[in-house]
Amino acid sequence: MSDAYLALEDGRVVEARGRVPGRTRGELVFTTAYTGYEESLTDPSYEEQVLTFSYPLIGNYGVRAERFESDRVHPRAAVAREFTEDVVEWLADEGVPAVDHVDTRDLVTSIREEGAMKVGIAVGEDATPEAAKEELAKCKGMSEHVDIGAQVTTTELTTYEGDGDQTVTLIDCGAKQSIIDSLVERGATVHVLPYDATADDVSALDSDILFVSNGPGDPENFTATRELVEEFAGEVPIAGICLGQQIVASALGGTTGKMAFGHRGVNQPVRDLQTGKVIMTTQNHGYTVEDPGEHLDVTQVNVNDDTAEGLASEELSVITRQYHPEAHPGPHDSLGFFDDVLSMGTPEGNGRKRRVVASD
Ligand SMILES: NC(=O)CC[C@H](N)C(=O)O
Repeated sequence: MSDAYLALEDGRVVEARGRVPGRTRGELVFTTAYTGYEESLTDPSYEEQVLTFSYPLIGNYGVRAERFESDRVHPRAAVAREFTEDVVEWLADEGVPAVDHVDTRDLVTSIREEGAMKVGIAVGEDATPEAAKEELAKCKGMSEHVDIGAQVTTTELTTYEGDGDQTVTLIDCGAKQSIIDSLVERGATVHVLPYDATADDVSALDSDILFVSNGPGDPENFTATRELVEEFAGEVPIAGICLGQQIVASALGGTTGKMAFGHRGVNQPVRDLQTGKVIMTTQNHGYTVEDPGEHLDVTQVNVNDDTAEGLASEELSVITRQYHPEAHPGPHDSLGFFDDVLSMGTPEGNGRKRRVVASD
């Protein structure tokens, strides 16, 4: 008799060892990252998902709050071949169900072949396959979580002071802390606004850059954030990361769509189309920009599947990335993105020049 069951959308029920009890459901996804479990588990983009680690041992260097990307664990449950006691204690404190002793190679192969799928989970002494199936029956698809932004955003303006002159308004759709840190380290003062901030809220701050963060769910559900991009494009330089790239593209006439199983890991190769250089990147996304629209150019692509990894418009002063240039965890190849973003807002940068011209 097992004490943990995973009921998959394809009809299978997988037995596991229960580590943290509870019942839950979500979209079953996997990450191939072999490091960075603290960053992944606290990344708000995993909201409403169940995270499977393909790397077999999770927790081998402990749990340290300084590596957290937000103030709580976001996946609804965690699945591994083996979790250490440190991780189990942390997930238990957070009330997040966890299971291990799962054949994660088999689970990951199913997700690769059939795509990200719904899962219901029951863990604990009274767990049964039927209880897991009941959870599965209640599971919504990612795109049905229409107000997922409200679950992860800040509710009020928060300012992080940098020691330079530049200011950035970051729209928080579920921002990772290291995005804010990367900007502040470069001297920028970062004003963080809720995902449903109004154009007046943004105008009142009069920042040099408008930045749309990463976040969970379907970009098409972020209507208020999309409207901000529509409103300010051409007036203020705009940057975006991950969900931010998708929202910016959608606002400027592009289209987005769902991938079969997405990109989640720390070694996704990305080619810059201008330099031909390939860098390694950290990623976590299930949607992608399918058509950038007439205003944006694709500047970088994924080497594995040619999906859009970077977009830009010189005319509108826009640059975005699908991957995570803040590199937590992961290779630091792409940190220069933040210098490029901030240079758009300098007196020499296109954006600032246009703003001066516009207000003359
Ligand atoms: N990390 C992110 O911002 C994820 C973006 C979006 N929720 C996706 O899954 O594609």
